[in-house]
Amino acid sequence: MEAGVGLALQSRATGFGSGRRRSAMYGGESRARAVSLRVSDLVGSPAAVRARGAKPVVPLRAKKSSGGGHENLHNSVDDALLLKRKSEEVLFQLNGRCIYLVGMMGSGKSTVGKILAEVLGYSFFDSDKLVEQAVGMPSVAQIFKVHSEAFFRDNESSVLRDLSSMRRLVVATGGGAVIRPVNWKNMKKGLSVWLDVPLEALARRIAKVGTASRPLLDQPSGDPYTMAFSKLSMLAEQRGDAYANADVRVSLEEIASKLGHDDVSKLTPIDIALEVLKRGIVVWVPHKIFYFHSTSA
Ligand SMILES: Nc1ncnc2c1ncn2[C@@H]1O[C@H](COP(=O)(O)OP(=O)(O)OP(=O)(O)O)[C@@H](O)[C@H]1O
Ligand SMILES: O=C(O)C1=C[C@@H](O)[C@@H](O)[C@H](O)C1
Repeated sequence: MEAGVGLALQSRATGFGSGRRRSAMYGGESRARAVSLRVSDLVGSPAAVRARGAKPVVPLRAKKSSGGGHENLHNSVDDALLLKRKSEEVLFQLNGRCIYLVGMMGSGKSTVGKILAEVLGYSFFDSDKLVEQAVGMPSVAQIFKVHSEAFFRDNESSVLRDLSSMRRLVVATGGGAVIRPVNWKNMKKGLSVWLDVPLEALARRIAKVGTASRPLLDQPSGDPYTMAFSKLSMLAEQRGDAYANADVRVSLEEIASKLGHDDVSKLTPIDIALEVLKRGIVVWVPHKIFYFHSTSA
């Protein structure tokens, strides 16, 4: 039986991070190896946000006309209703299949993913958090430091493989998940969506929250914006078209221009979630219907 499939049947008692499991992964092992997720590991874990019945992750308020520093988090009731209506259309098309959000660090995969999960009645998972739990370490940064990037990537692939056998999930993938073809093989079982955000906006967001949790961007010194921008540019170059493998590209520049904004920072996470749903309906469905029919024969 596939590891992921067996999960739902296992008791919650054998939680993630149990001492036994951790020692099996670490204790005395000379060679680091990837571990498998079980559903029982996920249910109720902090990495999982049960969408149904959860508190709204983004406040829905009347749109402000101007001023304030946080108006970009507010959306109108109309937007909320539109989000709900579009999510119903997508739900029908998805038929339980998962959504995978890909994009560079800071592109909003978690923020937008939680909104999508909430409106779709899906569960939200952050694959970075699941790797931390699988490995039994508190942060990706520490996994990179104690083990290596390759060890992290092996576990990331293993997490994505396990998630791909489940249904009704929105997954915020790690920024580098796109570099391994095997991850695409698994993500292509659902709808993959690339949040394409200009590097300047990414660097601004990351500089604001700091780089400590993002080992590939962490720098001991220098101006945080400049350092983040230069590292992100390098990664974007290395990754080339890897993100473009996604079924759907959601470009913040395009949304901003459609909505008449001169800057992507004016977009709310709800604007972006709405675009994901709209494009998910239009772009993905005909292709996937063909894909699923042709591979299920
Ligand atoms: N539309 C938005 N406008 C402004 N800030 C945003 C927006 N979306 C996300 N952010 C902020 O950007 C930062 C990164 O967002 P988030 O954690 O959702 O990205 P991510 O793609 O999941 O990142 P990572 O892959 O590095 O974990 C957070 O501080 C978040 O609050
Ligand atoms: O872009 C990347 O390579 C990464 C992104 C983060 O989400 C983490 O997965 C990790 O820090 C690596």
